[in-house]
Amino acid sequence: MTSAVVEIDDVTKTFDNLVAVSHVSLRVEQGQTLGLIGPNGAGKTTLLRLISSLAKPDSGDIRIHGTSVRTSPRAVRMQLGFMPAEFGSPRNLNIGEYLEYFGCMYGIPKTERQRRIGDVCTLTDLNGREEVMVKGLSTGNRQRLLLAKTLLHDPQLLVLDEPASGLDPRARTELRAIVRELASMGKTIIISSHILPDIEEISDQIGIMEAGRLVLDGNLDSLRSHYGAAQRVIKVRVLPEQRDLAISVLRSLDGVKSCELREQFLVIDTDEPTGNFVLAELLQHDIRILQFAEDAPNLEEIFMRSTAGKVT
Ligand SMILES: Nc1ncnc2c1ncn2[C@@H]1O[C@H](COP(=O)(O)OP(=O)(O)OP(=O)(O)O)[C@@H](O)[C@H]1O
Repeated sequence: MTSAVVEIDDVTKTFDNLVAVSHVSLRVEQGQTLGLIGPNGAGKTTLLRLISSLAKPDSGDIRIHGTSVRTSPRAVRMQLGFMPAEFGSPRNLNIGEYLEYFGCMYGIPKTERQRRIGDVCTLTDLNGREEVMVKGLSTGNRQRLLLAKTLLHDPQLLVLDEPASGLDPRARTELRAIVRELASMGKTIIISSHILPDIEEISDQIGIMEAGRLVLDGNLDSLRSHYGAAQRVIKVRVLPEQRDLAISVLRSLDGVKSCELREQFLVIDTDEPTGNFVLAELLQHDIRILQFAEDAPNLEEIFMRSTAGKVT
C-alpha cells in the first residue's frame, strides 16, 4: 500500500503553443508539506490547478488518494481544499455569510455548518468578525478568509497558491504558524510561494520549477547535496572602498567557484570544507573585514543556482 496522497505522473499542460507544465512527476506523502517555488511563469499555478482538477492535463495523470483527476475530477475536488492566489469570490457579503455560502456549495449539512464555520474561524483567528463585510477587508484578513473557506469541508489535502502574497511581516508569521498547525493536524499541504525563507522553514519537501519543468525536488539536505556535500557559502563584508580589490583577490583563488557582490556582502561559493583560506587571503592583502559568516547554502542560494531565469 502506498502512503502517497498525491501522485503526479509525467504530466504536461500546454496553452496553445505554450508549454506551461512539462513532464512533471512528483509524489507527496501523507502529512508532508511540499513547498513549490520557481520564477514568475514557471508553471506553479498551472500545476496546482491540475492537482486540484480545475484544469485537465494534456498527457500524464494525477491521482489524489488513488483517484484520477482525469476520470473523477469531482471526487478529487471533494478531497482537497484549493486556495487560489486571487480573491475572485463574492464580496457583497459579510464574513459569516461568505462562509455560509461556501458551506452550502460544499454540501455541508445545515446542522453541521455553523460548527464548521466556528472551527475554521477559530483556526484562522477570524472569530468575532463574522459581521465584518468582505469588501473592506485588509489583505491579511482576506487571506485568512480564503484559507477559512478552503478548510470548510475539512479536506485532508490543502493546495495553497501563494497564500502569503501581499502580507506584512506579522501576517506572514501568523500564516506560517497556521500552516504549521494544519501540518501538525496531519494535513498534507502543497504550498507555492516566492518567499523562500518561509518555504524553507515550513516544508518537508521542496520542488523547484522553471519554464514548466521540475528542475529539482527533495528535502533541503538532498537539494544541498545536489551541489556537493562540502559546498559552503561564505559571506564577507569589507570596507566599500576595498570591495573591488577583495573581489579580484578572491576570484583568483583556486578554491573559489564564484564571488559576487550581493547587497553589501561578497558572496563566495566554495567546495572547501572551511572558509579559513578566504580569511587568510583577505588579511594578507590588508583588506579590513567587517563581517564574516559561512554556512551551507540556504534555499535562496540553491534557487539562484538551479534556475537560470528561463521563462516559458
Ligand atoms: N489560462 C491560460 N492561458 C494561456 N496561458 C496561460 C494560462 N495560464 C497560465 N498561462 C501561461 O502559462 C505559464 C505558466 O503560468 P503559471 O501561472 O502557471 O506560472 P507561475 O509559476 O504560477 O507564475 P507566477 O509565479 O508569476 O504566479 C505562463 O507563461 C502563463 O502566461
